Amino acid sequence: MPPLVRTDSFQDVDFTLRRQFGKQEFRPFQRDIIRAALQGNDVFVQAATSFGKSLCFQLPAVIDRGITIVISPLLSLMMNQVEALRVANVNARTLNSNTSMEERDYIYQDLATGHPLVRLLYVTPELCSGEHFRKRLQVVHKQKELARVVVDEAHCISEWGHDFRKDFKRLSWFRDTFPGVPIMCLTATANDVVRKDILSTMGMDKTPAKLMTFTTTAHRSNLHLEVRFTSDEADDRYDDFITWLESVYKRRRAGKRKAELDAAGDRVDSVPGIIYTTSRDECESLSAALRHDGIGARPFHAKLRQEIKEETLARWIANEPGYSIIVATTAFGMGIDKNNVRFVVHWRIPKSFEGYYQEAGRAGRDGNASYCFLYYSREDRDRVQNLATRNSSKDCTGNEKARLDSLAALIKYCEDTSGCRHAAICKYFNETQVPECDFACDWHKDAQGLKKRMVTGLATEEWMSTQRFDDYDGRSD
Ligand SMILES: Nc1ncnc2c1ncn2[C@@H]1O[C@H](COP(=O)(O)OP(=O)(O)OP(=O)(O)O)[C@@H](O)[C@H]1O
Repeated sequence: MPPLVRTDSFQDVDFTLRRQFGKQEFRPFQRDIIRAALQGNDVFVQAATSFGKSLCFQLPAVIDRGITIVISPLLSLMMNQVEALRVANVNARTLNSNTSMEERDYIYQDLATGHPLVRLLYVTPELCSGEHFRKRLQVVHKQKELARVVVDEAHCISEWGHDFRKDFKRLSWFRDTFPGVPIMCLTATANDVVRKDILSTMGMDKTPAKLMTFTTTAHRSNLHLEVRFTSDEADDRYDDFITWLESVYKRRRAGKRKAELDAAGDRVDSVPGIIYTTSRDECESLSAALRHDGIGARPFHAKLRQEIKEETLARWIANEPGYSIIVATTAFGMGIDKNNVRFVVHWRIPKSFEGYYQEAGRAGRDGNASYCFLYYSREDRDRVQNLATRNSSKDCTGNEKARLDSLAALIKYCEDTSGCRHAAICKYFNETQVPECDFACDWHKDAQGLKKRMVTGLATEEWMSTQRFDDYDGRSD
C-alpha cells in the first residue's frame, strides 16, 4: 500500500493555529515538529511537561486527510483532550471502557465507511489489541485514510518506563500491518534506555531515514523545587504545609496583589494545588483534615465512583469554591491540563524518579512561579524500599531492576544537599548541559540552611537501623 498523498499545506499551519486552536504563535520547536509530521516522517518528541506536545499531533490531524489514532494510557487524559478539541470545533472522539453504546456504534460505523469524519480518535492500548478495532482500521487504511498513529505519554510503552502495561508492547502491530503510516511518539520523561525501547517497539528504528527526533530539556525553570525533611517521631508535615499555605494567602491579601486577583476574578484564599499521597486511606483522611480546617480539598483515587471523579475534576479545573486542592494518589495527573496549578506537594516519597517529575510537572503550566515540595522521611524511604523489594522477584528482571534504580536515584536526590535540584534532575535524564536556576530550588536559596534542616529533620541512620518499617500501604491507585 503506497503512503498517503499528503496535502501541501505547510502554509496553512499558522492559519490553522489561529483559527482552529485560538493561539497566536507557535512555541519554539512546535512548527518544526509539525512540519516533520506533515512531511510524512516518523517523529519522536521528548519535551518537558507543559511544553505543548499535544498541539504537535492535533494540528497535523486537522490539516491532514484521514483519521489520526491517538493511543493514550489514561482515561482522564483522553477525556480532557477530547473535551478541549470539541470546544475548538474539532471532531475528536474517544473509544474506551466508559464510552456509551451509542457513541461506540457511531464511531465503529464511521470507521466502517473507510472515510471517517472523525479527525482524532483517542483509544487505549488495550483496545488496539482487539480484533474488531483492528479490522475496522484495515478498512480505513485500504481507503488511504489512516493518516497517522500517535502514542502520547510514550514512556508507558517501555518496560523500563515504570508504567508498563502488556498491551503497549502489542502496539508493534501498527508498523507491521501499516508500514507506510507515519508514527509519532511523545513523552516528557525518557532516558536513553526508555527512548530506545520505544523506538524499537514501535518499529520506528527500522527506517532511520524516515525518523525525526526532537529532544528538548526536561528543565522547568518556573518550578521551585524543595525537599522538606521530617520523621515519624516529629511528623510536622501537616502543620508545615498549613503554615506555608497561610503565608501564601497573606501575600495574596497584601495591597496590590489583592487588587490584581480581584480584577482577574481570582479568590485570595484559594490557591489551586495537588497533594500526592501514597494510599487511598491517607488521601481520604488528609483531604478531610484540610476541609475541617476550612481549606477546600477533595480526594481523588481509583476507588471513587466515576461520576464523583469527573465532578471533582471539572470543579477543580473551574476553580470552584471548595475545590482548590486535589489530594490524589498517582492515578491522578498525567495529561491533566490545568494551567494555574500553583503547587504540587508530595506528601511521601513516590515510587520512581520519573513519577515524581511527571507529577511535579503538573504545576505552573502557565509559566508562572509554582512550588513543588517533597516531604521526605527515612521511615517512608524504608517503607517504599521494602515494598519495592518485596514486589520484585528473586532474580530481579530488567524491569524490576529499573524500578529499583529509579527509586534509588530519587532517594539520592532527596538526601543530596550538595547541589542544585534542577541540575540533579537534568543529570538524571542524561542531559549534559547544566540548567540555569534563578533561586528556584532549596539549595540555591539557602545551601547551609538546607544541610541543617536535613540533619535536624531526619531520623538518624543509627536509629533507623534499630527499627523495622514495613507497614507501607502500597495501594496507590
Ligand atoms: N503555541 C501555543 N500558544 C499558547 N499556548 C499553547 C501553545 N501550545 C500549547 N499551548 C498550551 O500549553 C498547555 C500545555 O500543552 P500540552 O497539554 O500539550 O502540554 P504537554 O507538552 O503535553 O505536557 P505534559 O507532558 O505535561 O502533558 C496547554 O494549555 C496548551 O493549550
